[in-house]
Amino acid sequence: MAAQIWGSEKRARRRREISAKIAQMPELHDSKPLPFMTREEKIMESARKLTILTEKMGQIIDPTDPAELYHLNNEVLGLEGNPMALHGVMFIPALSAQASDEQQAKWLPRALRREIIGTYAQTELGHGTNLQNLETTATYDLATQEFVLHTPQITALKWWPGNLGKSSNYAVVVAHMIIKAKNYGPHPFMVQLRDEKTHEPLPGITIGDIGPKMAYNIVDNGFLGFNKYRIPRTNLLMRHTKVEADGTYIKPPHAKINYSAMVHVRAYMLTGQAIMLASALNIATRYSSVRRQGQIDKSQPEVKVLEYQTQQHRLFPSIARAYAFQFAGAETVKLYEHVLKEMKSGNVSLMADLHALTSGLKSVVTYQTGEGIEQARMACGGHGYSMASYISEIYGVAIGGCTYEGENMVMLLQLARYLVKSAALVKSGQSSKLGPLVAYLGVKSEPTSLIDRIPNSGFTEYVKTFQHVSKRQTLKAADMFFGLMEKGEKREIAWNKCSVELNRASRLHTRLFIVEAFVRRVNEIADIRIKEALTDLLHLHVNYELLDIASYALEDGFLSASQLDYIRDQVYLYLGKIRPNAVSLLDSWEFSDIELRSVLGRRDGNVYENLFKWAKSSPLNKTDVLSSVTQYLKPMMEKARL
Ligand SMILES: CCCCCCCCCCC/C=C/C(=O)SCCNC(=O)CCNC(=O)[C@H](O)C(C)(C)COP(=O)(O)OP(=O)(O)OC[C@H]1O[C@@H](n2cnc3c(N)ncnc32)[C@H](O)[C@@H]1OP(=O)(O)O
Ligand SMILES: Cc1cc2nc3c(=O)[nH]c(=O)nc-3n(C[C@H](O)[C@H](O)[C@H](O)COP(=O)(O)OP(=O)(O)OC[C@H]3O[C@@H](n4cnc5c(N)ncnc54)[C@H](O)[C@@H]3O)c2cc1C
Repeated sequence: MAAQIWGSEKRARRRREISAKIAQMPELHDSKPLPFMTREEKIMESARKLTILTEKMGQIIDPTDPAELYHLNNEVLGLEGNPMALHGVMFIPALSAQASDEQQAKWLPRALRREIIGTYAQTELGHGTNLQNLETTATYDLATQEFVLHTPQITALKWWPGNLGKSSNYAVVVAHMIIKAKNYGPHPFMVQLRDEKTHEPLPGITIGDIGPKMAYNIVDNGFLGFNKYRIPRTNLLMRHTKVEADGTYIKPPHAKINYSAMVHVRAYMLTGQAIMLASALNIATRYSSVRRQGQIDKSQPEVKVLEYQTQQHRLFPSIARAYAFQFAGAETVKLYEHVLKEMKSGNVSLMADLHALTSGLKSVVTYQTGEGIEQARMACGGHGYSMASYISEIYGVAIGGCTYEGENMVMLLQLARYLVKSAALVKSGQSSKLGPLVAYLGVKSEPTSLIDRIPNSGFTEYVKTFQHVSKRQTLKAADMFFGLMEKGEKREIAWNKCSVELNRASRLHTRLFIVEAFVRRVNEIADIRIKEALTDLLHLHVNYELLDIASYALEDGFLSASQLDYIRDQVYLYLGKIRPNAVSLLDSWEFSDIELRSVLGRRDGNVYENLFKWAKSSPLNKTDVLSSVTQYLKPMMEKARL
């Protein structure tokens, strides 16, 4: 199963080998539990480990393999981030995709050797979503052949970029490019921020940390202002766009090609989210098979809480989602790598499809991951609320994904643009022009669903039902939009008035893609036992997801009440079937105790003794009487007693 999850036997084996090596290297372990550290201590601890990793990486992993690097980071540095999180996730990808060969030769080896630390600085205090209204400018000075970066007012300060505040000395900065008073829109520039020797900010640069956040606090998200700060013309990233010495602008082959670093993260973050969901579920499910509370049969001893159907219903559908996201994520990364290769050689024809797909997936996956992790926390009762479970930290980090790389509603609306265009093709009789991801919009469906009507139909009737509801909602939302425009409403106003319905269509389309990716994967599996276990999970997935969106299929009678009863019964049936495999389905992800950082989720199940040990190690327990008591509470009580 681990081979299915991680992509191959070899990958699963390598992960095990890497975890085993890390277990033997105490210098790479947390020196004390992270929840007992201050933010400053955590940042120091992370930098300490990161430096050792830089020295010893070659002994542990193949540093050229991103999957191994990702695993190493998760184990050693953890999900709260590290001082170079953005360096690998966005800075290097931005240079790789947008810098010319000459620029790459100059900067990439230095970045890869970690001579410099970089980030991606785009969002500002006043604007994040609406890139067209960013305020930072890069004005070309023909006389010196330099760009002058400037922050015209406080809202133009770069705000949020990870590791910008304290760690990075370089950044890819997105600014509006102005040449001879003409604004060419946002473009990426390579900018040195700090002196390479002293790490002091360079003159003309104002920079710092934006303060503590809900989670992800090892990362120093930062602010950045420029005061007429000059960089050479050749620091504009020039793979696709060029500015010649005389100010001549050569436009890129696609207007949005400079957005590729964002698409990169949107594609890769899906498996990251699956891992966080599976981690929280692993903790909750292991704990649920240790925790005994109450009886189902009063004549019997207390049961493990995992025996309760409500507990299974809370956890198991999310286990199925974690697998589904991992499989859909793997497909998306493959597509991304393909499109990136094409893009580098000038073929931009697949960019719109990739953008639509990743926009929808990013939104649905992060939202459902957040839901699943929060349910996992609640499933642990009181101990879930303790940082000893570590679930609240996983939650805080995961839901950051609902916001970064494009706020979820906004990204769903991006997919909706693509769906509405596709609907227009269907309506004008041009279904043959639909791309493969939306081809179903042009296919006439049966009048009613055949779920529970055809024996041995596998998952086909489920997929057709998801297709039906997605198609119906897309065409309905598109009709509403076109109808408003026909009535004379301006395009943008009409769009806003339909946007809730449009986003519903985007979610349904994306959920269909996830179901199909899961079905595709199960169909590929040769090992009969693995196929069986995953087929059970897929049964739970399709039935649970369909129940969740049943109103769409009920309102036009595509599903009947009796079919809904069948679907509900299937959910209960598969909860029971999955119960014996539940812990294994999560143990198959092979997270080590070092990586999970959870007292509740320990592999050995020795929860109570270790919770007590953990509590005793709280800094508050260093002394029996705190100074808050001697200074304030004791005098207050004494005064009250007089
Ligand atoms: C590797 C491991 C992964 C683990 C990850 C964990 C690490 C966590 C680190 C977190 C790092 C976070 C970083 C950031 O957040 S960086 C900042 C990200 N910011 C955003 O995402 C901003 C969101 N906004 C946008 O992307 C755009 O502004 C938006 C797309 C919403 C609109 O852009 P714009 O105004 O320029 O365009 P229009 O709406 O007018 O659309 C015009 C057409 O262009 C199409 N389009 C837009 N983007 C793309 C694209 N990327 N590719 C292709 N096409 C694109 C759009 O669909 C329109 O097309 P149509 O006119 O044909 O409909
Ligand atoms: C943990 C974290 C890490 C980050 N890292 C980085 C980084 O490394 N580099 C970087 O540059 N940025 C980074 N960001 C910033 C991030 O990319 C932005 O916060 C994000 O893109 C959302 O933009 P915003 O904050 O402007 O939200 P806003 O756009 O102000 O959103 C506020 C509300 O308005 C709604 N809204 C906005 N526009 C529309 C619209 N057109 N239609 C409908 N609704 C709309 C949204 O849906 C939302 O409900 C990070 C953010 C976080 C939380």
